[in-house]
Amino acid sequence: MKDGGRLAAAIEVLTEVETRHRPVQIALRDWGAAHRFAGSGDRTAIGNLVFDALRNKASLAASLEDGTPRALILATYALTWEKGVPALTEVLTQDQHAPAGLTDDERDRLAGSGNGEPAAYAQADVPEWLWPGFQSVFGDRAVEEGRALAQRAPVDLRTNTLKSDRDKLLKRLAHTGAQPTALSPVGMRIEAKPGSGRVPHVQAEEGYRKGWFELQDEASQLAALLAQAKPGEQVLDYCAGGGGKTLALAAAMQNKGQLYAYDADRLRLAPIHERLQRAGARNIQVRDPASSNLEDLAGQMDLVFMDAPCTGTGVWRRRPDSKWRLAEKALADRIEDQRHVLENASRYVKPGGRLVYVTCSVLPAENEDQAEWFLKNTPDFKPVSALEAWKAALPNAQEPRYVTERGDLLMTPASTGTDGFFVAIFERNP
Ligand SMILES: C[S@@+](CC[C@H](N)C(=O)[O-])C[C@H]1O[C@@H](n2cnc3c(N)ncnc32)[C@H](O)[C@@H]1O
Repeated sequence: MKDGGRLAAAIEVLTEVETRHRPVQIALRDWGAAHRFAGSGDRTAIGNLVFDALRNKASLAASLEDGTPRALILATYALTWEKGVPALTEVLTQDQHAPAGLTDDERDRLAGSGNGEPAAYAQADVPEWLWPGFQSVFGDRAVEEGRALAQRAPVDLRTNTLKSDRDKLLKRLAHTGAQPTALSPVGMRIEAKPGSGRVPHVQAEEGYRKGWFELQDEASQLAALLAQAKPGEQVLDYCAGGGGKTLALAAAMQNKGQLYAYDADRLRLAPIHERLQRAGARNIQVRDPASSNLEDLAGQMDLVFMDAPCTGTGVWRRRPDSKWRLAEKALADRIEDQRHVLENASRYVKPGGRLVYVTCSVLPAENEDQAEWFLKNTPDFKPVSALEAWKAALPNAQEPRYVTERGDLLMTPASTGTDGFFVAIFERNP
């Protein structure tokens, strides 16, 4: 396919997403199934156009004064991908599968004539109703932080230290362009490619099949690191999901001690068994919510790790459609869930043990406000500084920019070069 055909396809897919509210991945998959002639390069280019249009939807719509799928996709090509308006004009006129050529009005708007400056939330590509939360956390940097969440994310890998070491892996993965991560001592990063570029499919690597590394963003690696799980401890991963953090905790424990993996949703827990096998993690007991309860663990854990259900505002780079789908009701529901899970999970912490609360959100209502609520309602817990844990675990790293008075910390794409993740640590009084 030429670029003209790819642009037409991207407009078609984005129209499906916008008008029929279909998830992007499903709309892209269905388009691929109905157009078997399209090669993998075409599918990547079409997907990149749609995802980039969604990442920058508000800023493009505001500066073009047009938020239609056609306007968003054409602007993504000409402006975000920096192909320029003359190249776009040519692509639209030279290919019979291309969308209709630009009108004079469209050309003027793409060239930026006469457009006023968009409101700050639109410049930042943040939904308007979430803007006060952004401003309260980020102050003057709110636009910068929103813009960083609208960029493509790199692919991050975590060395599985139970089976390999980072230097060895970096040599093996040299052809992928993997570099050591700036903060995580076990991380490797493959930067996102611009335009229609595609990052290598790392799951096809021998090292992935053999469990030498996992796909895991750097902030998740750091959240697990800050929990300071030690060999020999009793640890409960209370919201284990597919086991991403569980595996990182198992590696930190060097397979010694006992790690319990629990999740209220057994379907989410399902992939964990195969992953544990591949990673060679042997100190993990998976507690299926359908067949077991956790009563025997009450008051017994050195560490309870709680990767809370949240709105995912910190991972908008990876799921840009979720940014515009998020509704006030969903945020209110997640806040309820988090309180419920905090109350439940804290019961398993032994006197003197730690509870680590993590979200992949940047919103204060899910982060510091929840930490505050928990401490107010659970007097036998006191705050422990996550910043001090950061300094101990990463002695040579720059300190994170967003730290509360208690020492809770927030990572973000603009400040730490990672996804947005919040970490608060509490200790149960002895
Ligand atoms: C952010 S995800 C966890 C991701 C996982 N830790 C990882 O690293 O792959 C949050 C998880 O919390 C689980 N969850 C939601 N409500 C829960 C509850 N009441 N008790 C336990 N788990 C819950 C969800 O099923 C979901 O898997």
